[in-house]
Amino acid sequence: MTILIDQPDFGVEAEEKKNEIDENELVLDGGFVVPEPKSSGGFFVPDTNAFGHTFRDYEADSERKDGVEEFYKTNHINQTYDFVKKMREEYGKLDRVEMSIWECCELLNEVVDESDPDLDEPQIEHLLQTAEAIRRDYPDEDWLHLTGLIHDLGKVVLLPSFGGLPQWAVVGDTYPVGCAFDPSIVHHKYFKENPDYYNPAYNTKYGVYSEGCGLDNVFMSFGHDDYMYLVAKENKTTLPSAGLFIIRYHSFYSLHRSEAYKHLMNEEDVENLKWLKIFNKYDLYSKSKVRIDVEKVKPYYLSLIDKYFPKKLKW
Ligand SMILES: O[C@H]1[C@H](O)[C@@H](O)[C@H](O)[C@@H](O)[C@H]1O
Ligand SMILES: [Fe+2]
Ligand SMILES: [Fe+2]
Repeated sequence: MTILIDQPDFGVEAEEKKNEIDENELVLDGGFVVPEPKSSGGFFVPDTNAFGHTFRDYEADSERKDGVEEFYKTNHINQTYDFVKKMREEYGKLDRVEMSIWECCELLNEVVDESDPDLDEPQIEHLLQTAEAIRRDYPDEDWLHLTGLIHDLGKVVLLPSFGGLPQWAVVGDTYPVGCAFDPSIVHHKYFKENPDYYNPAYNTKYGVYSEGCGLDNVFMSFGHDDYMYLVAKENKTTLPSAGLFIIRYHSFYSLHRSEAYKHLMNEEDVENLKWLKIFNKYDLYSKSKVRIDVEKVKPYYLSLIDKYFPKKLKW
């Protein structure tokens, strides 16, 4: 079934050209209606990031360019199928620490992400900026506010008490391993130094997967997304499946922005992708130097954590 609804235009180019999102028609297949944002005036999409460049411009000469490129080089060389399997087993044990979601948010005060050309603030700022921007436009979707707050908590594995993983194993865009690396992936050329690139079992369109197998069955490059997904699932969150989907695939830009790897999706993935595209706008364009008053918003987020998570989680 095809439904016509009023929606902001989520097309990337449109987003980058406009300051304000217009109400445009968006065709959604599958009979699932995504609610309209409720705030008046729509979400404000800035033209430029805090460094004066367009968002996700990996070629722009900024103070972060070289570091970010070096980051992706190491990431692309080392994220192999075998590495991902090993890390999932190891980190899937969740035998490191017991703590609440909020305790983890506070730990992210110590974490800065070296892969990000748009942000050099401590991660807790980014979590609150994302969550609060969603809350303004989708006041009734409390699960989406909480998803905003926790989507990057997996970056905690950078800290020494979690094994102090290197940045290349934690942050940056993610992509499937076990099948060909799509050319739309940022700094794709560095995959030529990844051993899987030459392995015929892993370098075809489907690789070890099959048509419509479902993203759940696909190994993603290891990082904060997959780790936080495992934490949320194994600790039996009651977040809807779209929330878990957003957590696991929010860095999968080659899918949600470049439309690659769609042949691996099943029907549920197609539905959940609509929410991920909404989420991405807030994740990306809320990055700024504007500070949120943590103490002021804390009681609200504590109540959501209480609703969707146990008091203590295994990490
Ligand atoms: O640099 C960023 C950052 O690491 C984000 O947390 C991740 O979700 C993005 O995909 C990535 O490009
Ligand atoms: Fe992220
Ligand atoms: Fe994020």
